[in-house]
Amino acid sequence: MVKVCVLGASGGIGQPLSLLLKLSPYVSTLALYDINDITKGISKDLDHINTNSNCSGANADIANILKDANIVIITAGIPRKPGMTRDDLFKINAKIVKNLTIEYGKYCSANTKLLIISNPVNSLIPVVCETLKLMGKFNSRLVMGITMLDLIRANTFLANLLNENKSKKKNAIVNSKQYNKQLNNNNIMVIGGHSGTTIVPLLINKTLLYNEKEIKELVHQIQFGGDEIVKAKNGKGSATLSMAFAGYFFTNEILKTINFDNEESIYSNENNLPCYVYLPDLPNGKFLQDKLKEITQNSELNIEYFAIPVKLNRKSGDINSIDLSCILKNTLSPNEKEMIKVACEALTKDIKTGEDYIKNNSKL
Ligand SMILES: NC(=O)c1ccc[n+]([C@@H]2O[C@H](COP(=O)([O-])OP(=O)(O)OC[C@H]3O[C@@H](n4cnc5c(N)ncnc54)[C@H](O)[C@@H]3O)[C@@H](O)[C@H]2O)c1
Ligand SMILES: O=C(O)C[C@H](O)C(=O)O
Repeated sequence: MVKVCVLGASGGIGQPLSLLLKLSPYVSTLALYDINDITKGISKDLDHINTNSNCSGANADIANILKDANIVIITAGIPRKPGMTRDDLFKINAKIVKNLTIEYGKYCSANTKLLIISNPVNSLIPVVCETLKLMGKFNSRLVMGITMLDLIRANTFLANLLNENKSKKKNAIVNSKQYNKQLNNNNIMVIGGHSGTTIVPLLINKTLLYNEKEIKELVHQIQFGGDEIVKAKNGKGSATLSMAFAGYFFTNEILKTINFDNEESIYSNENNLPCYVYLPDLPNGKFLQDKLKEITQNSELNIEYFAIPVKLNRKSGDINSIDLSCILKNTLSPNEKEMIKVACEALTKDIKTGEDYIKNNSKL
């Protein structure tokens, strides 16, 4: 029996995410919460789908929604409009996410995973972690900021570019096959954070692209993919459908680990998935913090949160450890080192914004 809760379920992301979760064979109970009074209707609508899970939902009694949850996903919060940065969402979304985190802390068990989609991820995960620390409920193995959309975009854009080059017979790649868009951590990984230049794409397979200009354009497309959608939606929201897919994909990987007893269900995907996590307590976390000091040549740097692939525990779905192979086994190019430096400078400020918010709003 696996129960998944979506908080913010009636929104642009919440609805398609809930639909995808209703289709997952690993979910037995889907519980939806949103302040919008359509939530009960949305859950009834989903509950008519003849997959083997049950769906319920409400805009009240969050205690009952959260009871016995294995995974809680927060998508509640306002999205961007053109001209806004993700940081402009902080004031409103920090309050929403802090309050929902308090409910999670009150009503969830000591091993319920908490996945945060709401923006700005870079600052809101510190809000969540600091809130849970105040409640005495913090476990860094359970809290994951969802940066999965960056990796989904990276794989899509890289495959598009390689296929385009192949049709133009550009580059040294001699391969008759179309490049497919499936995740492949041996080709590209995205680390750092989730906004603009904190998004750091690393080209792991350095033989795929040789042209520096092309690499720069690809990096820019990945870093500012969100802005492209915000602009195209013209004031009516940001990415919702691709985010719902990314959130579902990530959640489903955790669900597969929880269902590890079912041999067939496990690890169709052997990749370790990135998310934005609190480093100091996690195995390899301190090592990564030191590595970031070395890469940025800044011995004073103290980065406590970073997006990096994690290895999940194959029984509980908790984070087991951080997978550093994309940094250790991959020779970072001078440009990649510079991107990490720029990202760490911005992340330092973003993390402080989240931590300061809880210092100044410590009432639970
Ligand atoms: N992590 C990522 O990669 C990523 C990608 C896309 C969007 N986002 C972020 O996700 C968030 C949601 O985006 P959206 O497009 O779904 O927005 P939306 O406005 O369509 O939906 C947000 C939902 O949250 C609900 N809500 C507000 N306050 C609430 C509360 N206190 N409790 C429960 N529900 C509450 C609203 O009623 C609404 O239904 C935004 O902050 C957006 O920036 C993150
Ligand atoms: O760009 C946004 O504001 C939404 C999201 O973070 C995205 O990357 O699409």
